[in-house]
Amino acid sequence: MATAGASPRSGGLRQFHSPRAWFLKARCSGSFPSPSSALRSPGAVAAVEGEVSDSRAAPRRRADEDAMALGDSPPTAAIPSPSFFPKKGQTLELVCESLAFKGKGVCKVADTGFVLMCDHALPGERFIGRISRKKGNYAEVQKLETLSPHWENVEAPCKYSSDCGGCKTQNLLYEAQIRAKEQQVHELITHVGRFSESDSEFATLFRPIVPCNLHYHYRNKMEFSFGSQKWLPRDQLSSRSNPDVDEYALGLHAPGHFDKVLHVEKCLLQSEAANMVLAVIQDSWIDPALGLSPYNVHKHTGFLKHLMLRTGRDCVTGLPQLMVNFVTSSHNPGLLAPLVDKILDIPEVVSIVNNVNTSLGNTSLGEKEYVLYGKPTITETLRGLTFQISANSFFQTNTHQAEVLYKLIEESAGLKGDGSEIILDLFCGTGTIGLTLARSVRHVYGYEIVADAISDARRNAEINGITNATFVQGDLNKIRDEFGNDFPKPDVVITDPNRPGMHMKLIKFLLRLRTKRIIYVSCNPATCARDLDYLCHGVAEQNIEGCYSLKSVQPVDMFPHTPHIECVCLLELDS
Ligand SMILES: C[S@@+](CC[C@H](N)C(=O)[O-])C[C@H]1O[C@@H](n2cnc3c(N)ncnc32)[C@H](O)[C@@H]1O
Repeated sequence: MATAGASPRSGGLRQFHSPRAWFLKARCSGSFPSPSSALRSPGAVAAVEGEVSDSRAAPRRRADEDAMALGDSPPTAAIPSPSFFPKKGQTLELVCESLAFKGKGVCKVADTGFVLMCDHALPGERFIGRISRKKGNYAEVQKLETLSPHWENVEAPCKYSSDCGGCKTQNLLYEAQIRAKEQQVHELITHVGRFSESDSEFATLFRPIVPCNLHYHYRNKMEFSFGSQKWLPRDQLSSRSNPDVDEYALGLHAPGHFDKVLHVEKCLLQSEAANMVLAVIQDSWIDPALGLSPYNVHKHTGFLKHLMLRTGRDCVTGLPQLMVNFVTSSHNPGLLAPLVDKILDIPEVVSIVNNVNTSLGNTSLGEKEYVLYGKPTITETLRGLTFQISANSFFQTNTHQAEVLYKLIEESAGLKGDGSEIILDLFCGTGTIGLTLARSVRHVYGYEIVADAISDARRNAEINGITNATFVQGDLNKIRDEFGNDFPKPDVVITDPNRPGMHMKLIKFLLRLRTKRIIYVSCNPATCARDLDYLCHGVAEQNIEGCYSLKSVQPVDMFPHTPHIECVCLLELDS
């Protein structure tokens, strides 16, 4: 096993030419001139329904997941004439038909089929949009004005929802949100994964999405930024007293602006206790008498970088516990003391820490951590186990729905419960999935790239008296042929990669391994569908056959109002 080195965000190095079912469904009304018939030709339809290909010969890393979902090469079978493409800056009247990745609304140019993606457009909404960016075989549109609202319109309870970029669908009825998510998974599994709807088993293997019962206050961690430039939505720009003077802000980064912060007094996704802390800090930090300044990402001056709020639970009383983490550019506890004094009045606060990050970048990880009050950790319970969470450790962000997710994983694992089985927990993070299953099995082996997460996993095992779990740090994108010699053949593999999905090396390992059962937990249905295709149908370009059958696909909504979708998929070895 190679040791860590690559960024955990880097991933499978394959090119995506994903199909786009919404190409066939979405429509647009409007003023687009001279529609070309290019995409009406059978060849063009074939091009938009392209296939997933392995580009190991020309590997490339993709950060833009919109492009991944849509494919970023122009259609090859019938390349439309340049006049086919809408021009940058062109204004169109559009109707949004469905939602795609990152919650972007999908529209289609009348008669041509050309796809337009628009942030904050929701199904059924008729609006005026301006082409802001062309991206291969689709273009991005900026919404200028809503002409008539979307179907299933509700009033968004949060006043920042249309600006902060987090809750993109807060003004869409929750039932419609989850329907859209379910539809996205369905389309990706059929088109990218190449699982046929006409297959008699398909109807039973595709399960309805599990909704989240908590629609608000479900996030146990929020990270706010201090900024020297307050970002104001277009319609409030005139209210700025002096447009030449920057104003300080504490809130969330305006979408697409690393240097501008939308001032936020309250976030409905975090706990009430966390909102109380945020309110107290908002009331105090701007007071000039305190001498506090936000970090300026351009000039690299200023002290306060981020405010991270984590909510856990006292394992005995079940009452909320709060950790407040100030991320600063230098160590100066005297400057933070007045803020600490004020938030100590909030009884839920049990831990106040200061992470010092002297780098020029804007990350929240500290090079050094100082405890300013109480303990360096808070606790949380999940599936009957206790977890200690430090400022920088990973923990499922929606504890309530993580219970639901882990139960589904346990059910899919179908363990005998007689302590005979071996579990391989790939991308194990702080070991939570493996540890919740450890009591029923002989041994759990967990692999993860982040060294601190591995230390947390080992500590979590100890706290819970679990001795049959081994956690190893390493990069699963760089496994060698010997990977697998360090643990007995697993009966069940759980794989929970981050958004880029699994690297081809890991896919090949799983195809060689021929384990009885794989549970693929995914936060990105596009890469999940691609990997399921490889595991079940093989890698044609490399003459490798698939050896697993897809038994179930279970979408789970972990994050209401956001575009994120989680899935639990069960694969079994072909008999
Ligand atoms: C979606 S999280 C899953 C965490 C864990 N299974 C859980 O439920 O809490 C994905 C994990 O994969 C890790 N990771 C990302 N890239 C990796 C790589 N190349 N090799 C090993 N682990 C990686 C991340 O650090 C992260 O902890």
